[in-house]
Amino acid sequence: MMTEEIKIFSPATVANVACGFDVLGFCLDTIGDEMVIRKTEEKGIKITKIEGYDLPFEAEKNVAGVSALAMYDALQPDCGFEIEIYKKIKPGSGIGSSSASAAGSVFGMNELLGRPLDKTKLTYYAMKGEVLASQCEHADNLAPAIFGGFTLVKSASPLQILELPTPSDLFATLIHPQIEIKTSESRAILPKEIPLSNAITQWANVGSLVHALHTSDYDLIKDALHDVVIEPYRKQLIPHFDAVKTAALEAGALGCAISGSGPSIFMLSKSEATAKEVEKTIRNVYSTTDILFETYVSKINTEGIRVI
Ligand SMILES: Nc1ncnc2c1ncn2[C@@H]1O[C@H](COP(=O)(O)OP(=O)(O)OP(=O)(O)O)[C@@H](O)[C@H]1O
Ligand SMILES: N[C@@H](CCO)C(=O)O
Repeated sequence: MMTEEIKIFSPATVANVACGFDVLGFCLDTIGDEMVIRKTEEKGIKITKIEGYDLPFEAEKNVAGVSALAMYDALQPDCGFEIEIYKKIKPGSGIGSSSASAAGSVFGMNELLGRPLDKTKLTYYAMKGEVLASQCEHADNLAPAIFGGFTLVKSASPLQILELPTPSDLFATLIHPQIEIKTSESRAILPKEIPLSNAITQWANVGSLVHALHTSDYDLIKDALHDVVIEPYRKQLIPHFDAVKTAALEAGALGCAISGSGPSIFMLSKSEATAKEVEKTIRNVYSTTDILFETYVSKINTEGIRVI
């Protein structure tokens, strides 16, 4: 019996980054799932353990299993794999819970097989799992989970991912109200068409943010972190969104927007001290309500998913 196994940390991620719906994302450091991937003599993919949240064990119904099966069918290795999921990221959180699982299984299998695939190919197979959760193929959580740092999905088909630089003083603050918003549902409320004037503002912001990351221009990051296309629709799903945003900006955050499809809200700040001050302020907003919530401060994880 083979006993090869590895344990990995599969990070939470922030998709969209305000202006870059479905294309921009960044990787978090202090929040993520753990997974164990094990080679077996018996062929096929089995999910043998799930802790933390109630998720399906059938490989075809769990994003970790679906992405693993897609990669397995393509590579046809002469072994099988068992997957254990220690889920810390609540499903439907807006910080890439499904992506962490989809990325984790393919990353772990690739390590155990001697790394036959590059990161873009891993993202490609992980996308097959992500479809199960959100009912569409997008890689804006998967790319930062697998590559680390900030990423831009230049094209989903054929898949092309650009790695963007991470200014060293940038820190993220997050608030996660403990309500569930399914990605599929928060996509369904979006308009199919947008006014040209909003499109112009939005693509100017995406270009500016990418330039600002390359030049570590924090003032330009602040100018670019706006979302005139998606936020007006989705913020209605998130209690006290406007109050959190106002408080975060007053406390010194460079910007504040919905993380992925919500309900989590993220802020970026220049320095860990400011990010912590922002955390204190937004906790005050939610403390006056009866909604349970968690907050986090994290540096940007430039390594991405890793063996632990
Ligand atoms: N391994 C898994 N981890 C998380 N969710 C899973 C998993 N397998 C299946 N799912 C299903 O996927 C859905 C959650 O995915 P969804 O994309 O809505 O949330 P999310 O990943 O937290 O959000 P976002 O992509 O906006 O950050 C739930 O219905 C959940 O049951
Ligand atoms: N870009 C996606 C991320 C959520 O998975 C969305 O906002 O719907």
